[in-house]
Amino acid sequence: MPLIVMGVSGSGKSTIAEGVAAATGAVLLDADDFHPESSIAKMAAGTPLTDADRGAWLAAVGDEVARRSARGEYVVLACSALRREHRDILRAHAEDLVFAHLVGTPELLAERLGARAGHFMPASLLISQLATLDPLAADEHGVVVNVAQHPRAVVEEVLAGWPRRSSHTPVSRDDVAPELQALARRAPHIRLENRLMRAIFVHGSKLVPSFDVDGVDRRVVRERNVNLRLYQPSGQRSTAGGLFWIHGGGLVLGAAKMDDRFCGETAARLGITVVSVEYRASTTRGYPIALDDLDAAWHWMHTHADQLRIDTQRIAVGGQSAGGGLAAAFTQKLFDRGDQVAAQWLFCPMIDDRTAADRSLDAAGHLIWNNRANLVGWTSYLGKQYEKATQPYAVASRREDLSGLPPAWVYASDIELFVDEDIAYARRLRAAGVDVVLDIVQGAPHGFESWAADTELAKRLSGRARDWLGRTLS
Ligand SMILES: Nc1ncnc2c1ncn2[C@@H]1O[C@H](COP(=O)(O)OP(=O)(O)O)[C@@H](O)[C@H]1O
Ligand SMILES: O=C(O)[C@H](O)[C@@H](O)[C@H](O)[C@H](O)COP(=O)(O)O
Repeated sequence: MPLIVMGVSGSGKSTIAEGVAAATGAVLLDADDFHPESSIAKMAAGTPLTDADRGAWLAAVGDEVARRSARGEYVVLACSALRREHRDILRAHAEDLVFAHLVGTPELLAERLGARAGHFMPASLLISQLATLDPLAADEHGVVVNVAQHPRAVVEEVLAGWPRRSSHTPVSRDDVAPELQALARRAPHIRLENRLMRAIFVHGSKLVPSFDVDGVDRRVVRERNVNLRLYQPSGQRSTAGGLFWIHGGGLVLGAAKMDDRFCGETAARLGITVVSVEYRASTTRGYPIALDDLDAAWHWMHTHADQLRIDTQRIAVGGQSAGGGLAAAFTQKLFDRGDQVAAQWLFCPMIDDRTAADRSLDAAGHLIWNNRANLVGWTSYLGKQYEKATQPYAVASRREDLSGLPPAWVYASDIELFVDEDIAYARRLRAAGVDVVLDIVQGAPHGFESWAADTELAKRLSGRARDWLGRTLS
C-alpha cells in the first residue's frame, strides 16, 4: 500500500516522507523529480502550474508508484496532490494509495518556506497553493496531520495512519509476490516440532551440493577448532576488504555450503575475500558454542589476513536469518573488545527470542519459517525457559545500549515472522546514532534471496545489498 505524503509547498512533505522511508525501509520518491523542465521554470518564475501542466506529470508519477509497487517495493511518495482531481489521477494509475495530508497555518508554512534555501519554489506561490488545495476528504483513504510539532512526532503520526503488515498479520499464499509463488510452493517449509522432522531437516540441510562461481577460488579450511569455507576472487593481487559470513538455519540446522553461491558471487562482485563459518548449532549445543566457533574463525581470518590480502580495517560481519542474529550479536562482542568491524550486513535476521515467546504468532501462517519452528530454534539455543537469554551476546536485541556500533544494512520482508523484530532493531540502532539502511521487501517469504536467487526480486535485493557493502567497505 503506497503512501503519498501530500500538502502545499513548505508543509514538510520531503522532510516527513524521508523520515517515514528511513523508519520503514520504504523507497522514497519525490514528485518534484518528475516535473518537466518547463514546469520547474514556470514555478521558479512565480507562475502557478495549471491542471494542464499537472495531468501528464501526475500520470507519470502514478505509473512509477504502480511499477515499483508491483516489483515488491514499499513506496513513500512526497507529492503536493493539491486537488482531489490530482489524487484521482494518481489513484487511476496506482492502486491502494494511502494519503497523509500535512497541514499547518499559512503563517507557519510561510515562515518555513522563508527559511528554506536552495529550492526552485518561491515562497510567493504559497497563496496560490493554498487556494488550489482541496483538503483530504473523509471518504479518501488517509490521515491529516498537523505539522506544528517536531518532525519526529509528525513521522510517528503518519506511520500510525499508514496500514502496514506486521508480524501478526495473517499470511496467505496470495500475499506472496507473483514472481515467487511457484518457487514458494516448492521451497521447504521447515517443521521442527517433532524429533523425526527435525532430524530430516537438520541432516537434509547438510546434504546440499556445493556450488562453484566462475572466477572465484573456493576452499575448505579445517584446523583444530576452526571450520570455515573461503571464497577469493581468482588471482587477487591487491589488498581489499573482507566479509565474515554466518549462514542461517534457525540456530538448529544449516551448513556453510548452503551459501556457496551467495558468498562466491559476493566475492566476485565486490572483489573481496569471504570467510563463511561452519559453526556448531544443534539441538544439543547452543549458546555460547556457536559464538566460540565464530571467535575461532574470526581469529583465523585475522592471523591469515596478510596472506589473504584482507585489510582488517575493512571487514564486515554479515549473515542470514539465524546467521544474521548471530552476526549482530557477534558484532556487539567484537565492538566491546575493541576489534574493528566496518559494517554489519543483516539479511532477515533472527534477532529477538521474545518473538518466539509470543504464542499469538503461531497461527499467523508464516511461510518457510513459522513461530513454532522459531520456538524450537531459540529454546535449543537458550534453554527451554530461555535461561541464557540475558547472557552476554546471546540475543542481539536484548542489548540496551546500541551506540557506537558499526553501520548496518538490514533487510526483512513484510510477510515474514521477523519483520517486526528486524524493523525494531534497525530503528533502535538508528536512534542510537548508527548509520542504518533498512530495506523492506514486499511479499517475499523468509530467506527468498536463497531459495529464489534467480528471480528479479532476489537479484535486485542482492544488488542493493552488495552496492551498500561495496560503498561501505571502500
Ligand atoms: N515539523 C517540522 N518542524 C520544523 N521544520 C520543519 C518541519 N517539517 C519541515 N520543516 C522544514 O520546513 C521546510 C519545508 O519543508 P519541506 O520538507 O521542504 O516541505 P515540502 O517538501 O512540503 O515543500 C524545510 O526547511 C524543512 O526543514
Ligand atoms: O502542483 C503543483 O503546483 C506543483 O506540484 C507544486 O505543488 C510543486 O511541485 C511543489 O509543491 C513544490 O515543491 P515543494 O512542495 O517541495 O516545495
